[in-house]
Amino acid sequence: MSRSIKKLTGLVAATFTPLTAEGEINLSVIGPYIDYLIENQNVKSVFINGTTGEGCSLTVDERKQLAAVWCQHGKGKLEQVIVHVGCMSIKDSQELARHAASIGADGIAVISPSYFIPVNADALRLFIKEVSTFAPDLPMYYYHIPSMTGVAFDAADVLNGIEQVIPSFQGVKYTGTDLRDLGQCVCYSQSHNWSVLFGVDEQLLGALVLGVHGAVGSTYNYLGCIVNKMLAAFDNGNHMQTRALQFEFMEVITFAKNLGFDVSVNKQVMSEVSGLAMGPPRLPLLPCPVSKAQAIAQKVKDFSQGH
Ligand SMILES: CC(=O)N[C@H](C=O)[C@@H](O)[C@H](O)[C@H](O)CO
Ligand SMILES: CC(=O)C(=O)O
Repeated sequence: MSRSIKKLTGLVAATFTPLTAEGEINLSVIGPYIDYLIENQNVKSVFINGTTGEGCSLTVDERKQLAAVWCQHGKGKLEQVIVHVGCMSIKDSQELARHAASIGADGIAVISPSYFIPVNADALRLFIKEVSTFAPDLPMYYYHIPSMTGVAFDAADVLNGIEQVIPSFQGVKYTGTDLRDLGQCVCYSQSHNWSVLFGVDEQLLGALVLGVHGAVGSTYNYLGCIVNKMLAAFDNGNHMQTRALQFEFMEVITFAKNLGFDVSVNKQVMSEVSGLAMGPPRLPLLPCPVSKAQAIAQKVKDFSQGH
């Protein structure tokens, strides 16, 4: 890689994709969205067009427009804009990777294709490599989310030796609950100065103990401020306070899960908490009843304001 690498650490918001009532991407919300994250949540990096951003439900052209606007408005404000470029077709991912490089993104990430699932880690490594060559100067992150992709092998197997085939490889976003595999990813990454970012927000403390460098998640859009306090307590060695905050965090997510928490509900919660108009989700996700989102939003606000 030709330039020095800014290590990805801390909280990263996996952003929602604002849509109009008619279901078109609503680029006008992105400027205020960035200000909200920085000013209200103390969150300075974003991961766009991922799961939370309904990236796989967007067209390649929409994804490019969104990425361009996030980079443009984020310039000088956000620390890092990571663009998720995972698609079913490697050609689309390559095009998005090349585009991300052309607009000044700080990094790219890919999930495994989920229709034709790679049979083993070698196949997935090859796929990631062939995407990375279209943006050889951009840090590349593997986004491990087996619950969505159906990938049956360990993320640590994907990492093993990947530096030999992908010089720009820079880490993994780990959305899974296998702490053995996660720990092996952290251990392997240490010697390469890569970042491991955890993606199961309600279990963050377990991952922090294993030494992850940060977290990418949907709830940091509206709970970033309080989770930043939790990170500070952890860094100060205050285990009692860290655990107390994690327990409260878990309680909010459990409440949400009992009401049927998914990306659609989550998106509406973001609108309720932030006052930003995220709009509806895109089919096949169904819009969420406002009353349900309001009940969750109230829990979120109580948690944030109680500290
Ligand atoms: C499956 C999924 O979308 N996971 C997200 C990140 O990867 C998380 O941020 C969750 O939305 C969050 O942990 C709430 O369950
Ligand atoms: C949570 C996350 O990282 C995503 O939405 O892709």
